Amino acid sequence: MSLLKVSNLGKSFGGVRAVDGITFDINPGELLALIGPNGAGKSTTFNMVNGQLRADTGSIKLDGHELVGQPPRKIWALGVGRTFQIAETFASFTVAENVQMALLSADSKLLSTWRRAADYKRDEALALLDKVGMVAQADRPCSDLAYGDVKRVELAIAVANRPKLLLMDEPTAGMAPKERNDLMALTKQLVIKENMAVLFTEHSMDVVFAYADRMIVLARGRLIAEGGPEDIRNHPKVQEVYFGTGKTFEKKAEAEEAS
Ligand SMILES: Nc1ncnc2c1ncn2[C@@H]1O[C@H](COP(=O)(O)OP(=O)(O)OP(=O)(O)O)[C@@H](O)[C@H]1O
Repeated sequence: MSLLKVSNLGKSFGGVRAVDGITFDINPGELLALIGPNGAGKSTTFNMVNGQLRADTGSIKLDGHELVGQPPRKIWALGVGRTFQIAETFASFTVAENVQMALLSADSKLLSTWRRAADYKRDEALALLDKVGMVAQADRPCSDLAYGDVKRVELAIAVANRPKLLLMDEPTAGMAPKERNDLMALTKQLVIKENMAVLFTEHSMDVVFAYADRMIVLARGRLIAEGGPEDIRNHPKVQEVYFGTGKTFEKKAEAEEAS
């Protein structure tokens, strides 16, 4: 059975139909990419799933629970997680402490208990860091880490709440090709091991074609195509909407960029 079922989802801003009645689903263990040219409706869709925006029409069901109309905190508690950038304030804390704070929050403990957070579930935090290959750096401040390593810690923080569905908005933005591939390979491993699902938006087509199990393509708020990498690569409507945008759908592009 699908984990997430989105049906006839719609949202307008004034006269603009930002999302125009889209329907799709996601299965556990699946990495689904949401792509489309600028202004296609990707962020709007994302923000309806996490509750930051309320849908005008349609339904979003997670494991049978209706998410439309629920506040973001409730949606998070039901199992929709998202990656956040580590805020500057937390950069001076160690890698382990940042994950411990996420565990505190997942257990609905108040941040006022932070005095005790340094001891809170340290073993669990280290186990999470082990999953993302960062346990050896557990006691370094986040501010000392390389950018790619910060992204790994952000992934551990997102997984601390044991999400059923993880939303990742442009996870590899600003990263070099090698770091991008490492992060997405790690994400894919986690998806399989934890049996969660990931919905991600991404402008980098090499990442999408290398790592998404399936993709959905939006253009002007409508879902114009859905399928595996080969279906999408050869889809005439997809080629049409991307024509002239400089995006490449060639298989060799990703190999060249990674080398
Ligand atoms: N808060 C808003 N108020 C008015 N219009 C909005 C708002 N948010 C989005 N839009 C409009 O809705 C449409 C879809 O925008 P959205 O940001 O969802 O697209 P996107 O696919 O995420 O684009 P990009 O890749 O450029 O981030 C666009 O026409 C945009 O101008």
